[in-house]
Amino acid sequence: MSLIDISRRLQNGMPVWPGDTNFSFELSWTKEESGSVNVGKLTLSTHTGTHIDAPFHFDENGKKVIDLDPNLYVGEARVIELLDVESIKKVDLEAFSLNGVKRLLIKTNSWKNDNAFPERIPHIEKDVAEFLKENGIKLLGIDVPSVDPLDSKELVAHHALQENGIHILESIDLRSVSEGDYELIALPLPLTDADGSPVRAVLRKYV
Ligand SMILES: Nc1ccccc1C(=O)C[C@H](N)C(=O)O
Ligand SMILES: [Zn+2]
Ligand SMILES: [Zn+2]
Repeated sequence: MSLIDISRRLQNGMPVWPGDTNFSFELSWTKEESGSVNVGKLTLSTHTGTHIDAPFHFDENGKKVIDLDPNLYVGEARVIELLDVESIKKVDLEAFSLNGVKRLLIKTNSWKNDNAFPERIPHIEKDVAEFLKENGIKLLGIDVPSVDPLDSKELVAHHALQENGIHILESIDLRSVSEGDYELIALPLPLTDADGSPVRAVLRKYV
């Protein structure tokens, strides 16, 4: 089965978290200059486009990207739809059967404009983390740039998820994906000290 790309494009001018480093790709050597090759140079925030958060992002003593088990980011995942909701609550998730689901990807379709950072996003309510843990979920993916409100300083959902052993995948693009079970591949880079990492996230439909 072919892969469905659920990653956001990394390109100059792409939307980033307000105030964060802009994404930039440029050639530091052109083929003409070097006589042999083009060589690119990247400048980007660790939270650019589709990415994972390491606990060190919001916890001084939290794990860094290199400490995260790659198995979290490869394997069975269920996609569910909660379209255009204000927030995501335990009661919303209780409507779905999540038995045996290790990775849950929530499609809200609330980020509609690729060219602009969203002004409001649905956030994860505090009661969700414990419910996900009870269901055995280890990874939560969402199609918006944060699991907390954009202006949150306390990052209640980030901390609650971490306390319940649930890892975070943000800004996936599920617009072309329907509800169901897939194989997810969304491996972070082997960044030794980082608080997050961009990922190329893809799904493969089970047949
Ligand atoms: N890039 C940032 C710059 C400054 C302040 C927050 C961010 C974030 O990305 C936070 C977001 N809650 C996140 O989990 O990725
Ligand atoms: Zn992030
Ligand atoms: Zn986050």
